[in-house]
Amino acid sequence: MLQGKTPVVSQAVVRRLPIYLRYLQQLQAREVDTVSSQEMGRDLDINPAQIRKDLAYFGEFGRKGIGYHVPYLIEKIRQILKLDRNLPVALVGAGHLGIALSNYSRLRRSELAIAAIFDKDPRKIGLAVAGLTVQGMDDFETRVREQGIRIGIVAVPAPEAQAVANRMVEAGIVGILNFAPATLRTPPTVHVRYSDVTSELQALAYYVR
Ligand SMILES: NC(=O)c1ccc[n+]([C@@H]2O[C@H](COP(=O)([O-])OP(=O)(O)OC[C@H]3O[C@@H](n4cnc5c(N)ncnc54)[C@H](O)[C@@H]3O)[C@@H](O)[C@H]2O)c1
Repeated sequence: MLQGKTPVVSQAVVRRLPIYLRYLQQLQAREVDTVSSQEMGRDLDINPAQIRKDLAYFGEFGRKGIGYHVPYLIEKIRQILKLDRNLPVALVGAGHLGIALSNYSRLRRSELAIAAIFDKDPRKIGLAVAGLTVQGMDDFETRVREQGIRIGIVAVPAPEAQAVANRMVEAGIVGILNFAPATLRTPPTVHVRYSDVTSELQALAYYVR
């Protein structure tokens, strides 16, 4: 099913695939060769039927009574998520968060490594961060296109986030991870994900007695 038409898959399924992948990679590191959906479900706290259904969207990866072959399933999920190729990422905002993200070692070693860092502050432009040089925003669209970047991270203050997202869209970026506490308006072809520590903590506060 991977060849030919791309199946229409819900965002919930797409969001679970990286969770499966990380788990499978942990199993592989422990030299575990096969895993059943029951074991996966128990360890990940996800219904095994849900796991089987999620994976079945993309093909027949498991064998009845045996389960999934860990290296094979890793390869397939990486293909589905398009992690079998390098996907350079542009980061805008070389501030506290942007620099921390750029230095994040797990991200640096991945196929989704930050490949270009931008900031509008002249004091930041030219600085060396995580082996890259912070670039100004003047040629943002050209630089992004030159490097074939399709994914961007917004790490600027909230009032600046929409303007940065607009420029990302203009530059051909189709996936945005937004760390600014602001809702972004983008064309339907552009996918936006949010990371907001404050809102997550506020939601947890609800459960404090
Ligand atoms: N999601 C989270 O968990 C989380 C955690 C901390 C901060 N944040 C958010 O991330 C953002 C950055 O936080 P920070 O602490 O790194 O801020 P910061 O002030 O240290 O850095 C922001 C950087 O963005 C640059 N910038 C501002 N406008 C720009 C523009 N239009 N184009 C390019 N660069 C621009 C600034 O020059 C600065 O270097 C904020 O929106 C903050 O609320 C999110």
